Amino acid sequence: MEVLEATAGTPWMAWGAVGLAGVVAIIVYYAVFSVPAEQQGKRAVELGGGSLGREQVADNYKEYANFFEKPKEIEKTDNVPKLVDTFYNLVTDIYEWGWGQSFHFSPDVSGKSHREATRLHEVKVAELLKLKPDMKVLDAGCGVGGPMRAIAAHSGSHVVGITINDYQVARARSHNKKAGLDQQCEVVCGDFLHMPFPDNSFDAAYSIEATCHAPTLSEVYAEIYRVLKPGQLYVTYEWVTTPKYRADCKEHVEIIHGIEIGNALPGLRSHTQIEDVAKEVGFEVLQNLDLALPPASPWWKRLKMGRIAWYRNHLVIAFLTFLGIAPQGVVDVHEMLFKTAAFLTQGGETAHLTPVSRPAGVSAMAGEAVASRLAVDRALALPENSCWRLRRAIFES
Ligand SMILES: C=C(CC[C@@H](C)[C@H]1CC[C@H]2C3=CC[C@H]4[C@H](C)[C@@H](O)CC[C@]4(C)[C@H]3CC[C@]12C)C(C)C
Ligand SMILES: C[S@@+](CC[C@H](N)C(=O)[O-])C[C@H]1O[C@@H](n2cnc3c(N)ncnc32)[C@H](O)[C@@H]1O
Repeated sequence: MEVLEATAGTPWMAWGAVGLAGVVAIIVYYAVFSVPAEQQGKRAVELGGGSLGREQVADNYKEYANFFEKPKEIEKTDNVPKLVDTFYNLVTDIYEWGWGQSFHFSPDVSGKSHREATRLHEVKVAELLKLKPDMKVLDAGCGVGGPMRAIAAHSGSHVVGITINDYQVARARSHNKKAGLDQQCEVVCGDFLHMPFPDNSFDAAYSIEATCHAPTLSEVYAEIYRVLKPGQLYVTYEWVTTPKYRADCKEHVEIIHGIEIGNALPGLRSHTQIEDVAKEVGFEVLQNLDLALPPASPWWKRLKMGRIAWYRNHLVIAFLTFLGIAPQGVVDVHEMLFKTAAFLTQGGETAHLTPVSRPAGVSAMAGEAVASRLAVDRALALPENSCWRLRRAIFES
């Protein structure tokens, strides 16, 4: 009797095992080979080290991490562009794979996908700059060009992007071509602290979550000011700490430090510093908005929702490294990003739990401009995701 039952069960067990193996194979295939529509970027099997050779990834990661072990290194401003270049060799593929072609945050928009919310955030720049088809626009720190393509397509303007990382230049050019926007979008490899463009050569300029990498903000703002025509507009999305950040609070310092390490930041600035520097180099501040303030949904929501996917990604990368498909060192880079995602979420959530906002203050500025400071003060906010609209002064010295 027992023998009969065992033999009768065997085919079912065999079919079950085959079914299970099939499901596992589909999951592995999906995780390793497919490109989610959201991202339209890299596949896991293509993850590499940017312009670095496979064998250089692990050493470059160690070098990168060492910078933050020795605080004096990061303070040497000359070292920073090289550090940022190394960082983007290490993370560009992972960003494209796990986030898409736009390397920035945006407020979550109810009823819209991440991709749509990202586009809205980018198109907002075109609108703030009042872009028109005949205008030449600078994108300072353009990444692989997600924002550039959205802005060029929306406005019809000609966008010139600059990035310090030559791997990103190649990726951006290839994406531009595929999107049929290579006539409208140009990409240059260079340092935004010393741009290879003549004075007064752009009708508008923007930077999206990029100038936070500059060792000194005044240098990059002054350089953007130099290449912008007098009276023209510059919009920047900045990462800054809010008024509630306390340098004497251990928890705050740890969060900010975690954010700096995982994002190649030479030191986050406060929102007041940004305004002071902008004015110092000659801009009139037209508008300053904290884009994380309610009713906007939190910018870190996407990071938080993605947590399970990031764990899955970690397993996929570990598996591919074990097989020798992904270079050694990619696992460490991914782990660093994983940790920074936690710090970013923590910073955002702390602020979210105790929201207090101050009403808008409006003050008259020199010349014809009126600076409207719209509610910049949130409760605990670390960091703030803000938008600044600046105008190059019309009066030259
Ligand atoms: C402006 C900057 C970059 C902002 C964001 C685009 C990136 C900040 C943190 C990044 C990520 C964190 C977790 C990664 C995850 C573990 C991985 O599996 C998939 C990619 C991540 C989601 C990655 C994507 C980009 C970020 C959100 C800085 C540099 C000034
Ligand atoms: C977080 S990414 C943002 C990219 C792009 N703005 C976007 O939103 O997709 C920051 C960008 O700034 C660029 N960057 C940082 N420091 C730079 C420098 N000194 N010169 C030129 N580009 C720089 C990086 O190479 C990267 O492309």
